[in-house]
Amino acid sequence: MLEVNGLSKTFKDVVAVNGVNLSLQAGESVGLLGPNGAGKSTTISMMATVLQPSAGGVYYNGQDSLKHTQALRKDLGVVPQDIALYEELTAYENLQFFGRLYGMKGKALKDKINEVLDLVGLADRKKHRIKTYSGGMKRRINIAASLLHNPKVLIMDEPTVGIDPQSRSYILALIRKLNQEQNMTVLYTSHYMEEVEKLCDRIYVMDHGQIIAEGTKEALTALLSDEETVIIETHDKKDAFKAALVEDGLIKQVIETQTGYKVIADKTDALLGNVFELAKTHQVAVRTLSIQTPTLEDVFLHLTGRKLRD
Ligand SMILES: Nc1ncnc2c1ncn2[C@@H]1O[C@H](COP(=O)(O)OP(=O)(O)OP(=O)(O)O)[C@@H](O)[C@H]1O
Repeated sequence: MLEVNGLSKTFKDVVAVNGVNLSLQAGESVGLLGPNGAGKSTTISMMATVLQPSAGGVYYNGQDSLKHTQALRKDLGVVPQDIALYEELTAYENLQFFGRLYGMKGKALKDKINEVLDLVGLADRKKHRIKTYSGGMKRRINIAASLLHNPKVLIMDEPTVGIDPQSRSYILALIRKLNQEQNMTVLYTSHYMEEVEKLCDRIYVMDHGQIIAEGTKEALTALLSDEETVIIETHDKKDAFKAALVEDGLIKQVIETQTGYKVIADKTDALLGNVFELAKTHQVAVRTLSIQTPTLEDVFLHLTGRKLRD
């Protein structure tokens, strides 16, 4: 349905996006997961045809969207990271403004505004000025604006960053509803792996401008099937203990957590024995030791050697 091939963007000496291939099938909910600066926003700006790529193409239903922007733009809703609303206008007036930009008017526009306000759960606040809204409510109005023209594809750039938990869960439920009940195709970018895990059928993992892995959550975590994640909880974290874990032949990665350490290692019966032995040598009292099912966070760590939220 929507496909990008070899998409690249260079800003002076910064290579923001480097040869990205990505596709969305109709009705899919796809995640684009990557840390800050990975190139997610730049990729979706090019997909939305608002930023000209340095190289590569964007194709919508087989048509070159860089040459023929109209077909894609008509069917595409974009929720940008930055909130673009008029603070002095009410929510209703803001939506009226955006609807008119899409060429909508009269009763059709009025009905659609009321429908999208209902969808985002802010119908009762429609006459209030945007400046009285919380950050999360503004984000919901932004989403409402992106839905006015009945898009078939919705691209969202980190829509839950920096907002209150109530708005966050509202937005996540709304996206699920749009995808599952209205069969809207969704591309959801985030650096929150829990959201992407829950919402998306398929996930692209992005780092340093490139797609470094792609698949269902199950396929991605299966990359770690030969490995095990061990959570060590302790009150006395010691650098020497951490260094000894890193040196252990079975252990691949050691990450310090708030409550101790997270260790990714080869799957073997000897592992827990080694960890206990090292803890004893370095006089670290281990409160609990548990083996965790791998998460997308672990996949990212495995692929890049870094945490998703460094
Ligand atoms: N207009 C620009 N001019 C110069 N550099 C840019 C521009 N836009 C983005 N970049 C750089 O390109 C890289 C990718 O940025 P981008 O915003 O696409 O990443 P992101 O994954 O969306 O991260 P974030 O979640 O922080 O928005 C970064 O190094 C960024 O500084």
